Amino acid sequence: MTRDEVLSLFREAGAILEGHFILTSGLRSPVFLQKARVFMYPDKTEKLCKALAQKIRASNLGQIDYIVSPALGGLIPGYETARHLGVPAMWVEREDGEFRLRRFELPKGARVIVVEDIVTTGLSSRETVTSLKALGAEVLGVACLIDRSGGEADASVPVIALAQYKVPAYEPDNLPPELAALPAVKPGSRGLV
Ligand SMILES: O=P(O)(O)OC[C@H]1O[C@H](OP(=O)(O)OP(=O)(O)O)[C@H](O)[C@@H]1O
Ligand SMILES: O=C(O)c1cc(=O)[nH]c(=O)[nH]1
Ligand SMILES: [Mg+2]
Repeated sequence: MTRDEVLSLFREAGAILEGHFILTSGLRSPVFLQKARVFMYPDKTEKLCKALAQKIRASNLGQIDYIVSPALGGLIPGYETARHLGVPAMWVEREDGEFRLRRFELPKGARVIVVEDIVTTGLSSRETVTSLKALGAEVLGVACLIDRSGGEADASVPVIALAQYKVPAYEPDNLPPELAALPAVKPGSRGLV
């Protein structure tokens, strides 16, 4: 699947929002990819995650035992990508602000791919990788549908992105005036759970 095909699916779903957004990293951006509007559609989600599964397989990372995703955004693409890889899917969720594998047992040495929806700075991916390594997992990489960083995000392990889509993001004290003029909204779940 090409980058344009991925972005067309997001566009068709009305998932590319414009305004003033507070990202999970604290950065501000005039564009927000509201992935939930894509994941409403099982056919679109299947196309994207089938292609992501193929890209993961083509990366030759060896045996994959589990997919693990960070809640909330990673849940649906994690499950659907795992379905195409033929492996089980688990998730980490926040407890006292930290990602934890609250509902599952992960065998020590399990070979894991983290599936994210969107990567911006890689912060959420790194937090997920850290929580899994602390349980003794071998984390082979992070796979995501869209990497907004242009390949610069640091996930602490290799990142496999179905599409790159470089979008500006600014420190809150260094906003362009046209962005500062708009009311800021925070669509993600960090800080809520
Ligand atoms: O690479 P990063 O800078 O960490 O940004 C990307 C993260 O931001 C979003 O999650 P968010 O915490 O907004 O909550 P959500 O998963 O509930 O949407 C998205 O799902 C990624 O997990
Ligand atoms: O960086 C983020 O928090 C983020 C950006 C984006 O476009 N979509 C999203 O769900 N989160
Ligand atoms: Mg998330």
